[in-house]
Amino acid sequence: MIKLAPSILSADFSNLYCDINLVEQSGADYLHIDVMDGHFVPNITIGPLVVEAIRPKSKLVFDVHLMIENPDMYIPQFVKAGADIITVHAEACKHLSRTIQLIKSFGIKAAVALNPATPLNAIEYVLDDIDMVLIMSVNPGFGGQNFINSTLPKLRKLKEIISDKDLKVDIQVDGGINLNNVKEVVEAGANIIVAGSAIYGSDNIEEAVKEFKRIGASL
Ligand SMILES: O=C(CO)[C@@H](O)[C@H](O)COP(=O)(O)O
Ligand SMILES: [Fe+2]
Repeated sequence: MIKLAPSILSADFSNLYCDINLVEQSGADYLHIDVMDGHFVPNITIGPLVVEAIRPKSKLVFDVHLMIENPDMYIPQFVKAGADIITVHAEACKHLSRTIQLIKSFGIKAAVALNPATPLNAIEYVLDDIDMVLIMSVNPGFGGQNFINSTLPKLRKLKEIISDKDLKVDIQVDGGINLNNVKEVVEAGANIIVAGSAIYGSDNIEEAVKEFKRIGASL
């Protein structure tokens, strides 16, 4: 079953509760929350206080994508704020295995993200320990960028590695996914789709969520 994770990076921040509620009522599975620190990526977004404020307003799985340096310092705060899944970037972790252990010590799911230019072997020795791999299909930092096509062979390869090892690791893809290319992304191996501008930039947010879900269910 394909899961949909709308990214609130493209939501209307002055109307955040309504925008979250809209995707939840339309059938979204996760809420993708992009955390940026202005160091790892050239943008600053949401912190733990916002996550804590929206937590009681939604039953969606809170999927927190940390695009920050030194994530170990902030992981406890995001857990306390209500994260269900925390994703860290392999490129931002000095001791990736230790960071994964830290996330899992709180009893939540741990995931590792790879930038478009980072090879899959960056996660080779932690694959058995994580719940999800996030393959970035744009360079992180902003919504509304174009999908990078070299993501597709990377996804196929990852899917093959996970199947060969008989692991239960989700494959999430993030960046530039829309109703025209989602089929290709799923067919290449993704089972969790992040979409920001294709949902929140659409004229009809509810219909966009439903259409993503319809396409996912048809594959
Ligand atoms: O992590 C990021 C960007 O760094 C994403 O989660 C974006 O929010 C996706 O936005 P679209 O590319 O779908 O507009
Ligand atoms: Fe993201």
